[in-house]
Amino acid sequence: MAARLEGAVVVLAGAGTGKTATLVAGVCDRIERRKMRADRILAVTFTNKAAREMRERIASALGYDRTPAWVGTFHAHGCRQLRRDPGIAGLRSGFEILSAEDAVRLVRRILKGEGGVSDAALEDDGNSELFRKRVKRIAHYIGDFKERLIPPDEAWTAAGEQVGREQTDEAYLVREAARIYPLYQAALREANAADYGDLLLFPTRTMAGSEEYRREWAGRFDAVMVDEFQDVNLTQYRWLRLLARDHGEFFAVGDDAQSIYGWRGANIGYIRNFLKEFPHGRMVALERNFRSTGHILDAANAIIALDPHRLPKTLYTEEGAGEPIKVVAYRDGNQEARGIAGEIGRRAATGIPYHHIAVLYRYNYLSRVIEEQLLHQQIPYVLVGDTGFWQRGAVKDALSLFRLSVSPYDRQSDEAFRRVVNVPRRGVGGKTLAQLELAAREQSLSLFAAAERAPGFGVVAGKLQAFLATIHDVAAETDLTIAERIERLLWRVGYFEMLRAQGEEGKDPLENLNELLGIAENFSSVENLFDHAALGAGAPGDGLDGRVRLMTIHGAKGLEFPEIFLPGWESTLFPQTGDNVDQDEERRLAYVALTRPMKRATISWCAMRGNRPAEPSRFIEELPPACAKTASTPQNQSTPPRPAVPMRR
Ligand SMILES: Nc1ncnc2c1ncn2[C@@H]1O[C@H](COP(=O)(O)OP(=O)(O)OP(=O)(O)O)[C@@H](O)[C@H]1O
Repeated sequence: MAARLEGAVVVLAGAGTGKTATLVAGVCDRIERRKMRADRILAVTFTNKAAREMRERIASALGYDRTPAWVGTFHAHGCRQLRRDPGIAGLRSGFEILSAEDAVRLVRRILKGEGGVSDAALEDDGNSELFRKRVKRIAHYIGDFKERLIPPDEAWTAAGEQVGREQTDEAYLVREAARIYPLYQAALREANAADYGDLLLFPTRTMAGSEEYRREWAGRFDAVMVDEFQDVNLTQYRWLRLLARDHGEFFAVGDDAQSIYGWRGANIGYIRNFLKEFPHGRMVALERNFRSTGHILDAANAIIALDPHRLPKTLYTEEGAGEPIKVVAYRDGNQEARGIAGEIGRRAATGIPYHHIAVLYRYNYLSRVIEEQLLHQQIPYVLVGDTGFWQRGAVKDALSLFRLSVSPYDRQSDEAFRRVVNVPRRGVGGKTLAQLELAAREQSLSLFAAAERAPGFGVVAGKLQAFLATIHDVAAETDLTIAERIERLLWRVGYFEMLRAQGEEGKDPLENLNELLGIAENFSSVENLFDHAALGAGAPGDGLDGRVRLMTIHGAKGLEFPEIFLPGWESTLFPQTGDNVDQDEERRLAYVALTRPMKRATISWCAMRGNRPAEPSRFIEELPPACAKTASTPQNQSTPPRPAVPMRR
């Protein structure tokens, strides 16, 4: 059995072959048979959900006392390492972790705030939407440097190697990112904050640069185990190898055919070249799929077979053939959405629970029309992986208030101050804030402290001082639990009142705040709560029953549903076209999509999307005729379909 293999091992686990079970069995085998100590096993996953599932499964097999403490995401492990040695990143203990959104905000502030920085060029004559997009790209490229282990002072050279003298917009943004990166990093240090990239960048660079430091960490573990190996980027790969170098006990599960994160740094080469890098290593394939029926699996196999670089394996199932995949042509996106919602309604009427049904799309924006139709037909749904719970506005506001009350005089709290000082509105606009920023900078104070010392800004002063006093008052109530303190802050600053006044619109945020207070009740350490929030762990709602799931194909990776709808398989959308698009990765994405359904899959495409005509996706044409059936467009819709949009197959 694969789980019992020793040394350097990659288990090439096809879709639905039980990757998690294999990894869990690997951990259990090392503890039970090979007598390794649980706390000396490092197991790494990409998502909190996978880590949670793994912990639970190990615990139910071996008991909680024999469940490794080091089961978690790359981010969580990196965070733990950095919390122990914050100095390696130039940070102090208690540092904050910036979310991706916060990182973008910081980039924007640097660009806007630095006189002489080319924000005018970036802004392109005041086109703020374009500016917003470019700021995001710059933040992305800074993250990209970090994923390639490139520190600020080497970024300029790296950018040169990457884009040379190219004059494209993207090349310009890469160079901007290289130029901003040192300023960005200095700002992070000043705010005693790390972004996600830092969590692994600094530990990895430090281990690479100091044998003593590396030994100290590598010496803690007897085995390094990793999930979704096809998705690791350079930094993650180096980090893993530095930790496993001494004992060579490296156990990875992955599937190169499901590598869909190349665009954010994943390097499929590590799994594909594994046997070159580890000449004494072993690679074994798992090919029995336990998830899908035969037709669905044959279709998925046929699509991926056209990837010439894939590692060889062919999935099979011992289930029956099941229903062929249904391919439906629609006139346009609205009709498609109506068709899907109608069909979901019909299936629900036959007793299929809503949460057994998922709609997976290539791009987020495709969800909008489908949502409208689901709402219209009163079908309950949930957008999965949309704005994560911890990124919702009200949740971030509440945590910012809390952060302020915990450490008002620390510059680390400045971002929190900026976020909530004028929510609800108390007249502190951009001008006042700019004055405070200046005063804070000049006197090396936190914004909170600068505001306390401010001579006053007319009417604003009274309200602002009242706000500051409230923060102090609540902080002084030392007998409150964390949840009580957050709740008290929300009441006292008028936040709840503001939401109530918003009526219908305030309902969702109120619900989110209630959930937050529930979660906060489980925490007694402030730092743990902030880490939990920053690492996006344990958001509520994962287990919601009774709702159709809507998500991107990327978001569906690792998941399975009995019934799946795959809209938007059109020549203009999927595969995505363009010079920089990795067509093999698009193919793998189609493979991921086709390996999610257990029983029934419905693919659809539209002859018009927006105002652009389209044809069926190449992937539809590649489906073997035996496992896909073209269905006529359902007729029972409010707008009748135009006659015969010909299918090309
Ligand atoms: N040995 C087994 N016997 C029966 N069912 C299994 C076995 N292993 C896994 N399964 C079931 O098969 C399905 C797929 O397993 P799992 O989700 O772990 O696959 P996976 O390899 O992670 O797939 P993917 O890579 O596509 O996400 C699940 O429903 C799981 O419960």
